[in-house]
Amino acid sequence: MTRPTTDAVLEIDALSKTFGGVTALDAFTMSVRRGDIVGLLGPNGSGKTTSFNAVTGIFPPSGGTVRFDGADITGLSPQKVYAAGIARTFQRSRLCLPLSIFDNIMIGNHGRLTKGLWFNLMRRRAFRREFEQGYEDARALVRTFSTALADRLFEPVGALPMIERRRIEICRALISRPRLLLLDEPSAGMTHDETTQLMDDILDVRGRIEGLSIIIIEHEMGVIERITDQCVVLNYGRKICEGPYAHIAADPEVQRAYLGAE
Ligand SMILES: Nc1ncnc2c1ncn2[C@@H]1O[C@H](COP(=O)(O)OP(=O)(O)OP(=O)(O)O)[C@@H](O)[C@H]1O
Repeated sequence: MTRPTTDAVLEIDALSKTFGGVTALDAFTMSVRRGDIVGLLGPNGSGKTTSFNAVTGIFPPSGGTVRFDGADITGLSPQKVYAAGIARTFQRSRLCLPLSIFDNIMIGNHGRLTKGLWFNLMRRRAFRREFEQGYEDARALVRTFSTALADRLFEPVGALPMIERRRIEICRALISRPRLLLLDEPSAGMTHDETTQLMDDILDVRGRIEGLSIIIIEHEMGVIERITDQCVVLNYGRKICEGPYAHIAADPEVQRAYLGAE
């Protein structure tokens, strides 16, 4: 598959966010090309999650603009940003553990379900078709990660190990067919081997979904070396470096800020 990589899907320009006296994000500018995986790096508290929250409408930004596929989405509600084609995961799991894998994934699909309660009660055949379509979509997505997991769609998520839960969270974000996927530190709480597997999964997902762009937050640098096309490094809310991984890893300011080197 050839990936178009010339046009920007996301353009963040001079984005700022303050919380009282704290400047969490300071005139942050970056862009993401269609089909790219971009690593968003930085030490704890450098503004990575705040940038996701400002883009996805969880906190309105204090200044700056966000353009997605050419349209200004600055300050839109999370629902509108999601409907525009940006889906995300959270650093802390937001799965409903007693619910099944299928139910958790379908929570992410509500934007594509057009029918309400009355329709579902009266038009049972159409409802059944919609359900079956949802089931097939969820199963196909889970199969991208694991065939065995795809056979367990009606088991509760609470019984799964951490890596499978992360996979389900990514499936829940992908079921809405976003064009941009924001992953907030998906490696959190996982072992080295699980993290390596999950990075393989993310590469695989990008390979299978044409045109999908991904931003992945990570604070351990080496984790995303092999999967990113570009990296952006934040420190104290400001961008201090960007470029391919080899470039940012060799940058003295990144080493100082990030790795604590003298
Ligand atoms: N809701 C909030 N209210 C007040 N301050 C906040 C809020 N959210 C973030 N901050 C502050 O903004 C700064 C950036 O935080 P943010 O969570 O974006 O950093 P991060 O790079 O994602 O860190 P981590 O790697 O630890 O998740 C920090 O100083 C943090 O305390």
